[in-house]
Amino acid sequence: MTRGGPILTAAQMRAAEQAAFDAGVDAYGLMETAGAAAAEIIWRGGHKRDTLILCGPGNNGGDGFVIARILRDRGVPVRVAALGESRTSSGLRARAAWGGSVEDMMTAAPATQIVDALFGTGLTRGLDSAVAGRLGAFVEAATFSHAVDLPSGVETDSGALLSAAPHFGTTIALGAWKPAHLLQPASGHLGRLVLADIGIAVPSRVRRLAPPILEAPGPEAHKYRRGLVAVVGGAMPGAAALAASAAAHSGAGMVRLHAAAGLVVPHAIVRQEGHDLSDPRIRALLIGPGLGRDDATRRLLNAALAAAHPLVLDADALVLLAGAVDRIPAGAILTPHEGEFQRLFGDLPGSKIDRALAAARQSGAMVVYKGADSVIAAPDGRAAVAGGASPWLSTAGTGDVLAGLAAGRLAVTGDPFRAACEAVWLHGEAARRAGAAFVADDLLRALPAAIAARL
Ligand SMILES: NC(=O)C1=CN([C@@H]2O[C@H](COP(=O)(O)OP(=O)(O)OC[C@H]3O[C@@H](n4cnc5c(N)ncnc54)[C@H](OP(=O)(O)O)[C@@H]3O)[C@@H](O)[C@H]2O)[C@@H](O)CC1
Ligand SMILES: Nc1ncnc2c1ncn2[C@@H]1O[C@H](COP(=O)(O)OP(=O)(O)O)[C@@H](O)[C@H]1O
Ligand SMILES: [K+]
Repeated sequence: MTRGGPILTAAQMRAAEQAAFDAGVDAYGLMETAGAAAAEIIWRGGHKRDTLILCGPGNNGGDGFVIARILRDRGVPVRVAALGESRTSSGLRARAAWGGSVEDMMTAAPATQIVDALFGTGLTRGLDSAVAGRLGAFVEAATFSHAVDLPSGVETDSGALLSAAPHFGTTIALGAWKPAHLLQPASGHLGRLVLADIGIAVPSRVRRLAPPILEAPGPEAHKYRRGLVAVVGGAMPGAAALAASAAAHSGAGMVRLHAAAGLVVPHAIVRQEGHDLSDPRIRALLIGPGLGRDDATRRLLNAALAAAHPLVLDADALVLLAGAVDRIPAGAILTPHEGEFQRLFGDLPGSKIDRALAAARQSGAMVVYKGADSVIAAPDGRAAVAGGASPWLSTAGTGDVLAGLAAGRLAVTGDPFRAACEAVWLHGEAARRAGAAFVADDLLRALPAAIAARL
């Protein structure tokens, strides 16, 4: 699967398209390129199965006509059903080049293979319920289903469902990822996600999270040089111990857990009573997992903020900072789930990417906005979006593991955005390797192999 790569909104995609036209690219030629790339992917999937291509009135429908013509020329039994007339000049040309009959989508018979080229980035409102229902029935009846660019019914920029959208077998993103390819709920409807190169290269500061390139310690390494992580425990020290274990498995050289005696921690983790955080060798300080929210805890948080070490703030530390975002040190890593994000930043407008970026700008921190789609945003406008993480991660303690990983990678790299990205990727990869019905502790065991895979 292609990983990384720019994520463009509908407007950015249109601007990129326009820039290509201004540079001399032929508009209809671009549609032919897109259609041919999509046809190739569909051909590989369904081969000569009987195929119904649903074409909408815009350029997404135009792509559909190109796909239909190319598959027909390869001997595939293709039928085309449209939703109204084509309204763009390229769409009209593609329809004329198809030259075959065009059925009415509402009365066409189903097929073994269905291609949804009804709407892409131009969708402005939900499909009529009869049309959405018909599309759903076609996909349901088919063995192979492909969405061209996006499933019709999803909003490109937010990933919202503007109308009921079926679950496709494959979605072929044209030219670049769009937010809906990574963001929930849309990304849950895509099936296998494939990017078709159409020769448009546009840089963006918002990108799909790429697998990191990690470095093994060199011969000159020793434990402090590799990075000392301090984890502050609180009311529920088990959570902090889990985070400390994750930090210890993240490539950091040493982990110190500030927690009271009696807690069972792995032998490699140094437990220290009291909360003296003055050690100048600390390269990352994590506070939040299992911290608690009482006055004593507030004092701990104040001490952690005052210690002026590179910081990861998670869980209760975020809750304690609600209404006091200005106290968050610049460059810290914050790891809020939806509830913690809301408490910290309120109801921000826009997509999850927009909200994460606004929160990062507001706080001056790296915001890891967690969930089935996780967005990592930096105050300077960079963002990385991770879709497709294992839903088995929705179990207690996995957030503690992520926070520990972020602290560990921060101690190793000294770069908070990079550390946050590496942590999210390694967390997702450990979950993938852990399989099904795992618990947070199982992620720890999967981490060394996840790291080894990226050296
Ligand atoms: N950009 C690129 O680089 C490239 C883009 N390419 C392709 O172009 C696609 C974007 O094409 P597009 O802009 O023509 O929009 P598209 O999604 O076909 O639909 C717009 C039409 O639908 C209509 N409409 C909207 N909602 C509706 C509704 N609910 N129910 C009914 N009608 C509705 C809307 O009309 P209106 O809103 O004005 O009523 C308008 O007529 C893109 O996804 C990709 O496939 C490639 O060919 C090459 C490279
Ligand atoms: N449905 C899901 N699919 C993929 N990842 C998920 C899902 N639900 C939660 N996660 C991930 O699991 C972790 C849960 O963190 P959090 O909610 O803080 O849990 P806890 O506080 O119990 O440790 C986050 O990294 C989040 O991104
Ligand atoms: K589509």
